[in-house]
Amino acid sequence: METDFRLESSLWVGNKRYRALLTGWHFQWTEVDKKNRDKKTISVPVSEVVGVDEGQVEILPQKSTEDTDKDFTVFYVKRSSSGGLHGLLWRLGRIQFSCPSRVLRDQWTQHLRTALKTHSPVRPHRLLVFINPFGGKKKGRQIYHSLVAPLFELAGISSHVIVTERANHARDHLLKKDLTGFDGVVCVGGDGMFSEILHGLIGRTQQEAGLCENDPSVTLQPCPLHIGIIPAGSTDCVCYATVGVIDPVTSALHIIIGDSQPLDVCSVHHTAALVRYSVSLLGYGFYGDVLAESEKHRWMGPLRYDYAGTMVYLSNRSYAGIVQYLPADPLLSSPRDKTRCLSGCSVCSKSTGRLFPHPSDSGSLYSSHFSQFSNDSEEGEWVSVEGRFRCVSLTCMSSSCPKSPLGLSPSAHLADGTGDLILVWDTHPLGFLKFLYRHTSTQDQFDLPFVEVHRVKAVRFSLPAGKEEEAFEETGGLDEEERRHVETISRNGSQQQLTERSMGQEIANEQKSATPFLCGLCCSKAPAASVWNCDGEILPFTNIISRIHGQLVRLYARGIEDGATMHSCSEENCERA
Ligand SMILES: Nc1ncnc2c1ncn2[C@@H]1O[C@H](COP(=O)(O)OP(=O)(O)OP(=O)(O)O)[C@@H](O)[C@H]1O
Ligand SMILES: CCCCCCCCCCCCC/C=C/[C@@H](O)[C@H](CO)NC(=O)CCCCC
Ligand SMILES: [Ca+2]
Repeated sequence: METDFRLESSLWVGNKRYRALLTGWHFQWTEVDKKNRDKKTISVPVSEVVGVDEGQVEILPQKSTEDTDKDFTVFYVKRSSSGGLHGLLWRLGRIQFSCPSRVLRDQWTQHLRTALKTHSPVRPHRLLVFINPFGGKKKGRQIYHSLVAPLFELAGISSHVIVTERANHARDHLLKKDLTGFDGVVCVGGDGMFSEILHGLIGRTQQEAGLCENDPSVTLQPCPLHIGIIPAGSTDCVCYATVGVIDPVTSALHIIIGDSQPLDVCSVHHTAALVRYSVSLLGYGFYGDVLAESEKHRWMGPLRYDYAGTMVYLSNRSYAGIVQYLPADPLLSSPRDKTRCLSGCSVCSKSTGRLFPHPSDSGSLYSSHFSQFSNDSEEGEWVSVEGRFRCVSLTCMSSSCPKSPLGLSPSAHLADGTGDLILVWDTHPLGFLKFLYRHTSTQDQFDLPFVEVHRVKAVRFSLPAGKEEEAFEETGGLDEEERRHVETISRNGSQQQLTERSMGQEIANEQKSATPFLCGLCCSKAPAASVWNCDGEILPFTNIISRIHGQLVRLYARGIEDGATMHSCSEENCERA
């Protein structure tokens, strides 16, 4: 929608003359030389203008304004390359214009502000911010107050900040407290904090909609509040996979301009109860074992994953299991189509209409009856495979992270309503090493004879008949408290679905005594069952049902911007010569 805005003037920046132009969706300024020839143009979409202020404004070391009556300052998003395979870093650009008169200055500031309101209707005004003071290098508070808060202030965003006092503080707040007036929730921390916000917001939304999260066949209500992630954890996979870089300023700017990235979420159920939600990794076998082993070595910090990965690799395990999956429509996309879900992804955009059809649209992919327990519906046929697996992984997104820049499934989509199921059948140790190693490069990890990948809508996993009890005995079984928990979640609604303690830690401790590592190398008996790693938390159940809920939440992000394909981007920013 082109609007009537058009303002063009000759302005000064320092001692250089510029032609400034505000048209439709863009604000641009072109340096003009003495012979009136155009030199360099910088063009900024109005949606990426952070703010406009009268006078000459500085924000560092703190905000100060020299109130000259013919000047105005524009703050905008300026891009620079992250230098890696991934997205672009965003920085705050600033330009100070001098006008020939105060009247013209006021005309510019008013037009720019009106354009901002018209073109950026989804910008947040009020945010609820949770800071985990113990996440990552324990710099959450410092990161927020020194890098993020000044930007929010500049953009006129008011925020209510809560420094968490315990695990699940943020989740519980979102489940129970008044959230009126907030446009979004921001977490300052890592994947664990994001997961708390995810559980709190999804739970709250379903409570208010009167929906039961325990039933995998229920179509859940998408969350109305956006989630912003300011990365300050030791693992920030969700941020990396949705923004492309792990950088607090970039994330803050995405929040400020109200970017909106829908995200698929996988619900994980055991019998008739919701266990957890996952976005990045639901993994059994290798990834479960790595998490369980790493929990015993938390003192090592992020290095614990490398240590645990090595130990688990050396233990050379595979696990028996039955995997059933409901394939997604192969005509829409494929996990091996070598595409990447980037900012503005057309596969995801097309999915929106399919996932949220007009009520009269009866050909909906997700009707309110998600008939996953039958084979005879429009949902398609379940496929069942049984055997021994090195790992079984389900991811709703690529799950790219610094360790694996293209991720677990490089062609997975953030918001297409499907997940990628990766089955790695038992193989010799070198084969499995090859599979793992390929995650660190651009080599295709699926191009191996013992690897399968399927784009799916739902997955069920169970141990082969007669194996389950044996497995629980070996992993220590469910203790009394866990049994009570299962009973509680079977009986009650959405609020009770989460454990009140760090189940992961306890299960890991149980495993510590029950599971000898390196047993594949030196011992006779390997455990019959692994554990599930659900976005970095260990699940207390082996037999699970999971379902992908398309675009259940929205993040303040826009997917990964590919510097190489962005036509208006150069190394320094979006300047066009
Ligand atoms: N005040 C707090 N005290 C203790 N734990 C907290 C607190 N606030 C949040 N947590 C918990 O800390 C866990 C880890 O936090 P976060 O994800 O921010 O950091 P991280 O360093 O990336 O995590 P990890 O230690 O798992 O690598 C989260 O699961 C969260 O529930
Ligand atoms: C020979 C070289 C081998 C290198 C292998 C690299 C494989 C990397 C794949 C990385 C996949 C990350 C998926 C995301 C998981 C997060 O939700 C979760 C919470 O932060 N992290 C872990 O569970 C942490 C557990 C990470 C397991 C590796
Ligand atoms: Ca997806």
